[in-house]
Amino acid sequence: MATVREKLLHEAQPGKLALARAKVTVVGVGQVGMACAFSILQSGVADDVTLIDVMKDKLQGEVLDLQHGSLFLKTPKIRAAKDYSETADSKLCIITAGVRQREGESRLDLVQRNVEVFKQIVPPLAQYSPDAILLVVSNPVDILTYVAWKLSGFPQERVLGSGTNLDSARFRFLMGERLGIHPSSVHGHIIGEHGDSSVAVWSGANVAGVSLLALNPELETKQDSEGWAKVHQDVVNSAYEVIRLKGYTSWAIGLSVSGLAQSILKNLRSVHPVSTLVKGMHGIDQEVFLSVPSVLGWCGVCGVLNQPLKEMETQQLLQSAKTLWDIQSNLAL
Ligand SMILES: NC(=O)C1=CN([C@@H]2O[C@H](COP(=O)(O)OP(=O)(O)OC[C@H]3O[C@@H](n4cnc5c(N)ncnc54)[C@H](O)[C@@H]3O)[C@@H](O)[C@H]2O)C=CC1
Ligand SMILES: CC(=O)C(=O)O
Repeated sequence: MATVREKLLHEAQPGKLALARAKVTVVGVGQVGMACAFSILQSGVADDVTLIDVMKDKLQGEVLDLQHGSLFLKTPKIRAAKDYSETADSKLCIITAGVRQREGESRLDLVQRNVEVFKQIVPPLAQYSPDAILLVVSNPVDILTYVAWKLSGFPQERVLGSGTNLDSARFRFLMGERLGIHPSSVHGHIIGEHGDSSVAVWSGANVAGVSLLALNPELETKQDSEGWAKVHQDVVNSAYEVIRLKGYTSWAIGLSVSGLAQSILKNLRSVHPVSTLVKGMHGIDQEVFLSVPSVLGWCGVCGVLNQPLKEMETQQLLQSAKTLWDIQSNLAL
């Protein structure tokens, strides 16, 4: 007896399962994982979004809720993975699982707890999707990107951290507010550690190529009567402020990760400050991951820009590298 489906539809290739071409796995369905998943779904860049978490009911509930919105989305497969075999053949795996900061805690305070979480996550992800790109979001993101690189055995270009892509978005928003210009037209990069020791590259801050530093040579100094240096301080304080007010940060990181996913899955080769292995750059001789402007595409980090830095900026970067390396060398991996 033919089913309704069989009566309705003459399938060209009956029984043949189509393989996803742009499958994205998101590990962790907490505040950050769901904001990432939702932003990626809204962008329509993936044809399969698979979510996985140790909290099975929460996972099932989140996936059902998203599936009920399928009418308004362009992603044919949204699913909850019961185990890592269901994440197989992902093109991009985004790791958002782990603990987050409580009020007053720094990102670096989370390290050992989240290393233990990564030991459960990265090996099976790498086993089932050996050609995937791993994008780390959990904190402290730079150190956990190093951990994911070590645990996966993947080549360095296929393991990156969301890094200061978010800090740079905050920087551009805050400069834009002062100038009355949309952030997309205000350019500038925060590099280095995603966190307290990030570096603002004021020499590159511009609108339509007009350098802000040329307009105000005191921009980054204490002598500046307009207090532009406070913009970077506000970037550093952003997460602490949002966590104080609502308990966690989610929307901006979700949108920023979706931007990275689009650059990678569509091979856009657009430039983002993301956390990548920086050994050999700017005089850094430790195996650390820090954010520098990187070209993203199908290979993951397809290239890194040679960004000229001032002596003070280089010194700040070297100090961040040392801080991270001191922590990394004491990790039990
Ligand atoms: N890189 C960045 O710019 C940002 C990073 N974060 C970081 O993202 C991480 C997640 O934050 P939230 O989503 O707010 O936390 P959350 O507590 O809301 O969610 C964490 C999720 O991870 C899951 N999880 C824990 N262990 C797991 C395991 N072994 N396997 C699979 N899932 C597991 C939990 O069940 C939970 O659903 C934190 O480390 C936070 O600091 C947050 C915002 C921005
Ligand atoms: C929590 C965090 O890392 C952020 O929002 O920047």
